[in-house]
Amino acid sequence: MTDKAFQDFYPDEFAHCYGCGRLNEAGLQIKSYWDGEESVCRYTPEPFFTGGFPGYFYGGLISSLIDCHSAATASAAKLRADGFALGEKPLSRFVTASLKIDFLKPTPMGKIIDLRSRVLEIKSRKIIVSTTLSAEDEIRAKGEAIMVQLPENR
Ligand SMILES: CCCCCCCCCCCC(=O)SCCNC(=O)CCNC(=O)[C@H](O)C(C)(C)COP(=O)(O)OP(=O)(O)OC[C@H]1O[C@@H](n2cnc3c(N)ncnc32)[C@H](O)[C@@H]1OP(=O)(O)O
Repeated sequence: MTDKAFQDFYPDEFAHCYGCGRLNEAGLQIKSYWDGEESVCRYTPEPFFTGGFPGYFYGGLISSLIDCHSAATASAAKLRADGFALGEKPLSRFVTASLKIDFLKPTPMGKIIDLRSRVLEIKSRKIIVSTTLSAEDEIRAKGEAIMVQLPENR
């Protein structure tokens, strides 16, 4: 067992992403964890991430959170499917081939954002991840991401 996040196990060369890289000091540095079959990530928007009108969260950042949490979930799911626990070997890096976002309701600022992902399919290097983004116990956005594992030699 570990209380470290998925992103803490990215190899250094893959740890500079604006959304999820632990080595990017100006980045969001999101953290994702298993909660049974789901993965979870909690994040509170900085006040300057305002969207189209005051009091609501910027949709581009909503997409980024879903994207990066999905990528981390794919990496952790691949490790688990291969029979390893977090920390037993470095995570493989998955990149986004496709990302579809549905914005269902406005997302308020100043509230904890709760992201939850499930793996829909694992097929060789491709993993499909479904994610909900909630605030104040209501789903505000949904995403479906197709993540592809980078070949080891890239
Ligand atoms: C050391 C430093 C390294 C550095 C490398 C760093 C790369 C940039 C990473 C930046 C991190 C991000 O910001 S990620 C967000 C931005 N994303 C990117 O920049 C990724 C750019 N795209 C790519 O590099 C490439 O297109 C890949 C790796 C995603 C896929 O190319 P590939 O490796 O040739 O894979 P390919 O065989 O074509 O596809 C594998 C499976 O995925 C499916 N697939 C592929 N693309 C799609 C798609 N758009 N929509 C649906 N499905 C797709 C295929 O049908 C296939 O499924 P099946 O037939 O098997 O069922």
